[in-house]
Amino acid sequence: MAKAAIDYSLYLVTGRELLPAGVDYYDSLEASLSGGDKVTVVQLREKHVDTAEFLEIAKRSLAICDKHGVPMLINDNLSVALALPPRVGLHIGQTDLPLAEARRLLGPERLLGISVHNVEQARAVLAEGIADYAGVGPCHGTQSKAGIGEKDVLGPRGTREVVAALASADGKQRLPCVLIGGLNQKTAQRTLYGATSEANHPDGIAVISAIVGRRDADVAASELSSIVGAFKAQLPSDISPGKLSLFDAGKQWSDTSALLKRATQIFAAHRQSTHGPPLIQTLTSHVSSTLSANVALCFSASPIMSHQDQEAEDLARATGAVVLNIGTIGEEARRGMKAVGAAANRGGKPVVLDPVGVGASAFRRAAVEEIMDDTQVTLLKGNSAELSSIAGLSEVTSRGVDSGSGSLKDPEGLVRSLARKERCLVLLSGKVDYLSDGHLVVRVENGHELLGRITGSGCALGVTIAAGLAAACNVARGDSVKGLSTAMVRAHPQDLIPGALVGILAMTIASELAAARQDVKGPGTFIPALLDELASITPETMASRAKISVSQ
Ligand SMILES: Nc1ncnc2c1ncn2[C@@H]1O[C@H](COP(=O)(O)OP(=O)(O)OP(=O)(O)O)[C@@H](O)[C@H]1O
Ligand SMILES: Cc1ncsc1CCO
Repeated sequence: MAKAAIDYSLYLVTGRELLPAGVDYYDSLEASLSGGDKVTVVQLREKHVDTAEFLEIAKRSLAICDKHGVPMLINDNLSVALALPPRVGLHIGQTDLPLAEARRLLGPERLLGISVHNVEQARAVLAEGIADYAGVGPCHGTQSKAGIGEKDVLGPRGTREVVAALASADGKQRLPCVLIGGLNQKTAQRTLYGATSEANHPDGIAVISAIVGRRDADVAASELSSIVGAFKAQLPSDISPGKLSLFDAGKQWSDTSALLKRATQIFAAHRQSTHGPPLIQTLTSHVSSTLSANVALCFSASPIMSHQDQEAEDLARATGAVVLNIGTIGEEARRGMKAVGAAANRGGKPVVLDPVGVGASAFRRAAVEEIMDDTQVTLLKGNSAELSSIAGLSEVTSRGVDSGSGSLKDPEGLVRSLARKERCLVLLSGKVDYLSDGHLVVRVENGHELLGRITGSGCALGVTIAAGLAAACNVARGDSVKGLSTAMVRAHPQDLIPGALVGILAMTIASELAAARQDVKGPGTFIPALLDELASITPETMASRAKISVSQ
């Protein structure tokens, strides 16, 4: 088989020790290779048998792979590979035979793959130009590699850096790669998407227990194959470095009036409740919970404030969008966010992350890191201290949940670069709100300083934004999936910006209307007035009072 023709989409690593009781290894292998959507590459991994037995297993396995036209490689045992025909390849680890030595002994024809665990190893393998592909991992903790410490696990965002280092550079050709470590039907979509950047993308996933551990290996293979297929179908055809525009949600919104018109349309459909009020599942602080629930109701949405991981899957069927707010996060909410975020991603529902007070403690930073690894966030919102902390800047610091003193030198640059890095929309809240998709920045100058004088206004803003995103998804419902960003949110990606804007404008304009009322004397009387104004604001008022501008 010509090397150029290798399809790395679904790479099976065998693990006989993981077979369910009574399942025959060869039957399982045959099943995983049968049918339309199936395993595309097989690597034989035998850690506990002698070379003679390994060779016997390999010969029988090769006959099955040959029957299905699927290439086979041997893990780490050069003599077994050499004893088999040249169409059989070899996969080595970092501590096995050196790459150059392996190639010299194997000859130029055989497929040769190597595991890489960090950016330095990836760069070195690319520079050597000897391997045919790299296995990148461990992406998650796994059963099959006992002893992997948490610190060795890359996570989707760490994986992205390693994959990016395999893009063509210094005259070296891009090296194909497969992700490995903890990939299964639940983690594959998030990991593939998370490992993709403007520089590069993975070519497939390597799995062991997600296929080998199942009695229905054929069904398992076809589930995984369709996840990889859906991911690949959304990749742009041009993957040359710097050209891969992955989150171009809002390219068409450089025209401010067109953007406002679309936001107003989405808001009108939302108010008419054409699709029923969207259910906004909100995991938030006990400080902001009641205000946020009331804000959702006033804004034609239906709130549910549940932290329970046990009901995440059930609720995900009904939710329109979710808000993950770490305001008073504890262990239960941490587990809940993991389950809710993953379920929302699988269902293509928008996820808003509010990293309240993230700069204030190591515990909060770790919680946010964990959420962003587990879940592909649709919109990340924060005040200047929170976003500075996530971006690793020290310009604005905070001792608690409120913005600290100091202001950002380049707020537009911050939201743009964070959006590109995290592949999501980013909103910086404050006197002026900045919303970016990584390309354009929308400045919103509406709002009133009384919003900054009540607790939980930022948290409640997360809820109106989630409702706006859910409304955008409802408007787009039934339309075909377009663009890579829709891998996580099944809506027209370009509608995510006006959808988020609906939530921002509703809250900030309602605050202006409330503050102008005769009965509002200060923060205390402002809160009920804000709820009333949010309940009555119309698309026409939104369109006439919006103070927005767009910069590219
Ligand atoms: N001085 C201000 N003038 C106008 N609008 C403001 C002002 N301060 C805050 N806002 C508005 O209030 C909303 C909440 O933003 P803020 O940055 O206060 O959130 P936050 O710090 O996360 O709040 P909290 O932690 O209390 O929930 C935003 O929509 C923002 O536009
Ligand atoms: C005051 C406070 N403490 C934790 S969360 C919260 C609400 C503002 O986010």
